[in-house]
Amino acid sequence: MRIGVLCSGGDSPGMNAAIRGAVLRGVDVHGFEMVGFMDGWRGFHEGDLIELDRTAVRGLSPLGGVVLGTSRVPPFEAPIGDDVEAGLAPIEAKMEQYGIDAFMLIGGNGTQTVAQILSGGGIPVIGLPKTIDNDLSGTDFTFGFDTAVSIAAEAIDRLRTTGDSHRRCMVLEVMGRDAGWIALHAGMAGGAQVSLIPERPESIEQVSEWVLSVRDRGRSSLVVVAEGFKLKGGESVVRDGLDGYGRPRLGGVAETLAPLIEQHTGIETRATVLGHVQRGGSPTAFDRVLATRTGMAAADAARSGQWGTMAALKGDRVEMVPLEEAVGRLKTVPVARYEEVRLNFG
Ligand SMILES: Nc1ncnc2c1ncn2[C@@H]1O[C@H](COP(=O)(O)OP(=O)(O)O)[C@@H](O)[C@H]1O
Ligand SMILES: O=P(O)(O)OC[C@H]1O[C@](O)(COP(=O)(O)O)[C@@H](O)[C@@H]1O
Ligand SMILES: [Mg+2]
Repeated sequence: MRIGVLCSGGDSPGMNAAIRGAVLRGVDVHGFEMVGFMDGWRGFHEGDLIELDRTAVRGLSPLGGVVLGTSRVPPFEAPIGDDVEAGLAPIEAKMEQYGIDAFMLIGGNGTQTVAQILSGGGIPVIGLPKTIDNDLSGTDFTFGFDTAVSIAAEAIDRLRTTGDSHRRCMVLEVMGRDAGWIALHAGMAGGAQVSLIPERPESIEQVSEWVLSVRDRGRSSLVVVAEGFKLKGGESVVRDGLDGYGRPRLGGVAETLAPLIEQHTGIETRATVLGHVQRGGSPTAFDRVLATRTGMAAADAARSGQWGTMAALKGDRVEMVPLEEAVGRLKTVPVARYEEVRLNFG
């Protein structure tokens, strides 16, 4: 069997380790041939691919980014309509040209949606979940999330010392799209006084009240805000331009929030947007292990013909779950997880 591996969506620390795990198990143990398409679907469309063998994945586990590259280049020329067979014909033709029997798709909710479309059309595919946002259903955690949270928590630690020195309120914006996982976990790890998430709008009056209560007991506030957070009655803050898939880019809410907090509290406030630093650099040991296990499980699933599934973390086990479990709905922060930290805001 010859398997094509490709990555799509934003990069996520651990993608290299996942490729390594899949190749070590797939090529060396199961005797597959494996190839990697460069820059996601771009490489597939343009025939830009490399052979993946033990040498190709040497030393990859600690490496950030992804050696194959990743992109948001669409897989299909046009949205797949009712005639799925016709829509997938160009992909099947290319698979034949490259001698590919199956895919391993490394990506988040968007990528796994594509995996499900391919699988629904009879193309053998296995999903490997990645995203720093941790917003993918069907799995407890995605690799990349732990690294992003660790980086954000370190940023909180550093902002706190400068914030304390100037008696300022520091606002840190983290990523996560429409899910508040990074903000929630980094806020808990760093002891933020307020963590604001997209799932739960708050009013500026409420946020300011928390910041003032922190000042009243002699401390400076650290407010962590997820990029998708909306003030009550407001909209998400978006940047100019669209992403590679034509969606508005989130970001900048900290810069909107900081002057409002300053206005309402009279406390000098500064905004920091952490941005892509969260996705950069070496994965944590946790993410390396999760990613490697994900890759190995995907190769085993290919061996046993479990197509149309995704290698998901369930408790301490990596199990194959149907792609339907992963797509269709975002895994957002449950109300109870937010409420338990909100009790101590301020
Ligand atoms: N419903 C869809 N139909 C076709 N292509 C899709 C669909 N959803 C996502 N994609 C493709 O998959 C890519 C990856 O999805 P995206 O949401 O950007 O990242 P992730 O997989 O990390 O969530 C998109 O940029 C787009 O090219
Ligand atoms: O790299 P870009 O295009 O700026 O994308 C930024 C987005 O990618 C992410 O880092 C990861 O999102 P995906 O996993 O869905 O690709 C989001 O948190 C963020 O909104
Ligand atoms: Mg996503």
